[in-house]
Amino acid sequence: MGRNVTYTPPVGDLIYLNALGTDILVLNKREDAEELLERRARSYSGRTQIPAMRAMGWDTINIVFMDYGEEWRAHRKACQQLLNLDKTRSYEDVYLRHVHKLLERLLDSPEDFMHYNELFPIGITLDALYGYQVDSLDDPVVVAAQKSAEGTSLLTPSAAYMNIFPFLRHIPPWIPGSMARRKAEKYAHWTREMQRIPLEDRENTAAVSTISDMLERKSVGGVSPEEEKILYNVAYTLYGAAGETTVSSTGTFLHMIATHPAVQKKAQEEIDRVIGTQFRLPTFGDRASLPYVEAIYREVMRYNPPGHLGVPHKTTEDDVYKGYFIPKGTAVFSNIWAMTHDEEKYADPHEFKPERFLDENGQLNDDARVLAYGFGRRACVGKYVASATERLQVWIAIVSILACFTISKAEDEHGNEIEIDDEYEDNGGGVHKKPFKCSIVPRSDLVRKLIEEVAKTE
Ligand code: HEM
Repeated sequence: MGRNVTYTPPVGDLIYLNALGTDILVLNKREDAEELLERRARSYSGRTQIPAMRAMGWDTINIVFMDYGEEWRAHRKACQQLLNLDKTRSYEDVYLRHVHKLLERLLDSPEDFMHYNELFPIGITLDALYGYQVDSLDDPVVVAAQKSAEGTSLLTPSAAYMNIFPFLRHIPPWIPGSMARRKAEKYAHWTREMQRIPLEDRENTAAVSTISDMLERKSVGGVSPEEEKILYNVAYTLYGAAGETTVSSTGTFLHMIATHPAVQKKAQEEIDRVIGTQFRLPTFGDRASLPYVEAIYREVMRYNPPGHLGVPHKTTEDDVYKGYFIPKGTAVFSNIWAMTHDEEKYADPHEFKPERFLDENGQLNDDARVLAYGFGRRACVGKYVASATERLQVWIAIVSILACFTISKAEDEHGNEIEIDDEYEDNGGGVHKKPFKCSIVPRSDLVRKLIEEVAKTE
């Protein structure tokens, strides 16, 4: 990925290191990740419990960080019930409403596209889960979530002394020197706010949402306190897990489309053929007829998987693999970036080429697995919402933007194109394209009118 890559190229398929007493294994090959994290999932599905995480309260409320066991199992089951394909279909209207809002915003102030790109998945998740509506990144829930997410900075072994000397977790925050402890307190506060505000300040309590549905069942005695607690935790986790990752993918898409006009043209020709002369906005029903758009989606996820190193799994038993001893408690990282840039699998891996996912007849080939969603029992539960074969928020954003706008490099006051750099940054929640300028204009007057009309009716 050119200059934006912060990792040194893998020197071997398996890399072992010990950082401040923690055994770390990095898997650079897909086959090793499938063998260890999937076929041996029974002993590769834990999560490392970092003291700072406990100090922020994340280990008991955020499914992503929960260790393997009954508590995690109950939460994961609730997530899956919420996000199975049938349920996801029932959220379809929410996705469409929010993607139409995104189109309207891009029409009105295209220069703020990065802001709206960020607002899009946040709006969907808060609406679907809580019935809470957000119109700006200054909304108190969004601010609380951003401040809480800053807590990821405490999760590396060296970021906080308490990760090396766990007893520091119990030292009162006012004792001099317990800086990380104080920070953890602050992040824990914002985490509680992130949970409290959408529950208490839901503007539209009549909106159908996961939480309103649960509260309705609760009012007739149909929900146990345990189920209620799990659902609150699930809603909180999903809100956190869905935002950064989706923003990263749609941001990569906008960057790639602005710099690859031939890809854009081909996609728009395909969309025009499917949608026809009576222009309408795309729907989920169009997906199967748009193989090239699908290939763009897969290439976006390959080119810049939002979490380059996934989320580490922890071994819960000793193991031996390819002659190497892997002790219990090892943090196992899947180097998703290395896997999706493996030259043996993907020729010219640093080039953005959707065609690599098509056969000679222009149909999708069988390279359908999106590695960006991780592996085994801890693989992303949001797959159905984020990707899957039918429904998703990344796909609907890609197809809707392509259908309605021409995206290109912006021009300066002399009419010269402003180059777009390749700089990305990892903010702990995902690898994001750094701010850039581009031109976003509606493809026709018809498109403009349609977006305005749809916006008025929704
Ligand atoms: C572009 C979009 C997304 C990407 C690339 C992504 C990627 C990932 C990855 C790599 C993991 C860790 C997998 C592992 O441990 O091997 C994960 C976990 C998770 N994701 Fe996603 N995700 C995305 C969107 C979503 C969405 C939309 C939701 C929910 C609505 C979601 C919910 C979760 C949850 C709950 C977990 C924790 C699973 C567990 O630890 O048991 N994600 N995701």
